[in-house]
Amino acid sequence: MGKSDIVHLKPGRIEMSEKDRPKLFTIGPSQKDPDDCELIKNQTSFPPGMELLTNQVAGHMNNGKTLGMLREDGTVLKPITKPLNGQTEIDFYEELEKTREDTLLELKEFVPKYYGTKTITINNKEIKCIVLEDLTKNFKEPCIMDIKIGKRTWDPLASYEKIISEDKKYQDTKRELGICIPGFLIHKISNGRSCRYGKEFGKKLNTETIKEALKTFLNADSGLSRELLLQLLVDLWRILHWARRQRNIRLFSSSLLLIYDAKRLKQYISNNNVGLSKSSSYTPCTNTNRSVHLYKPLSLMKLNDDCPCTGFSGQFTKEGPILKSTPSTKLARFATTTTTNTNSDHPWQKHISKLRRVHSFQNNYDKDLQKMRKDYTHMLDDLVNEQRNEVWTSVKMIDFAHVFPAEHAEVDKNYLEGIENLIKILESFLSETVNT
Ligand SMILES: Nc1ncnc2c1ncn2[C@@H]1O[C@H](COP(=O)(O)OP(=O)(O)OP(=O)(O)O)[C@@H](O)[C@H]1O
Ligand SMILES: O=P(O)(O)O[C@@H]1[C@@H](O)[C@H](OP(=O)(O)O)[C@@H](OP(=O)(O)O)[C@@H](O)[C@H]1OP(=O)(O)O
Repeated sequence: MGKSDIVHLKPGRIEMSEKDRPKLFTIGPSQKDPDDCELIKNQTSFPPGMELLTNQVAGHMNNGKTLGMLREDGTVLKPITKPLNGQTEIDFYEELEKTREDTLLELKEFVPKYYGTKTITINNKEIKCIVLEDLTKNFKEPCIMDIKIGKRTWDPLASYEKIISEDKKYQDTKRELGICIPGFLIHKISNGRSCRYGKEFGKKLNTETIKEALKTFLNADSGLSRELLLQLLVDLWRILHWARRQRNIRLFSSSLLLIYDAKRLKQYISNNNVGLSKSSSYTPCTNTNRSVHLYKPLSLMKLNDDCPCTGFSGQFTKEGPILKSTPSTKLARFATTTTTNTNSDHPWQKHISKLRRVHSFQNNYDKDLQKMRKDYTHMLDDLVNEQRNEVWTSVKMIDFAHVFPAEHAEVDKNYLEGIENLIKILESFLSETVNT
């Protein structure tokens, strides 16, 4: 039995057998617990065609103790390090394969494609892996950020020690915003270098510096790109829309993986001054001092019941998402003002049509955002006219090792709050691009 599968209600050990563990889906036979396995040797020889996923940004890494993610032929292999967590994740993906429930069917769109499991032999050790679509495979210079969602990152079976250790980590951003950044990787457009930011960096962020970290990820020192922000927001709004309605599951310690292609952003910057503007408030991400306050276990704090409002209303119409409306600031729909789509099956065109729909909203944004509407019209027209042949961003939900059934068919407020706050930050960046 792995560490995290032991329930401690208070210091002292209460062990729980697999059959007692409340499960979302049936859990199959468990593997040998690799916690006591000998270290993965440094000179690992991988099966032919398999290599380490060098652009992995967070999670269990290849560090001599655990193996880390592997890559093979357009897929990634996620080694199972803790049997029950691994089985929970397998069961989650298997359930999605066979579900007929509407919100679970919809969820399939937001997660990597699942290709079953595979047992590989490394250094004479058999390791069971989950095989998933490699979300980075179509990107030339992928910038990747892992954003963990939720104030609470421990599941209902977590030990007392696990609760304390999870609650202490990334305290400022998790408690205030319900998000944290365990890692990201960027290809810096301004100097051509690649930079990695790991857990230690993420753990020092606070509510202000996390915004700078997000801007660093967005290559904002070369100009905050409205196109990039919009593409990411379109996917985030759709996930938010799902999270506001789904009442099947609770996601603990699950992440969003944001990816975009720095190469395409570079091209966009050099080809197109429209839609790109320097962020007036951007400062390089150097200040990571956290604000000091007394440690108080989150379990004793009340999760914020107030819904932090993004501009998105949570409703979709045939034309797309509707933003919050007030009578005085309703915007006319302008879906019909964009150029005719010539190839609706094309991935880029699909994305564009999503963008168009997003902009056929009524909203309650202030004057700045009303002005933005005009800018977007031009930008979206440009994008459609350019007939781009691929989308260069992706937002997917990953890491379902701690998924649990919803309680009393309630919305997962913990997840919802995190994603709403992330969206609010990115929406605020969008408005920073308006007047510059
Ligand atoms: N489908 C995927 N395609 C590409 N990269 C992926 C994919 N899934 C995961 N990754 C990479 O691997 C990292 C870790 O993934 P994941 O969170 O699933 O692992 P984990 O070991 O369970 O993490 P944790 O330690 O937080 O539980 C991600 O941050 C990302 O860089
Ligand atoms: O302690 P860290 O370095 O912050 O990372 C933890 C850690 O990888 C932990 O695994 P384990 O030490 O309990 O085996 C992960 O727990 P789960 O496997 O149960 O999800 C945590 O998710 C990691 O935390 P994070 O990635 O947020 O830093």
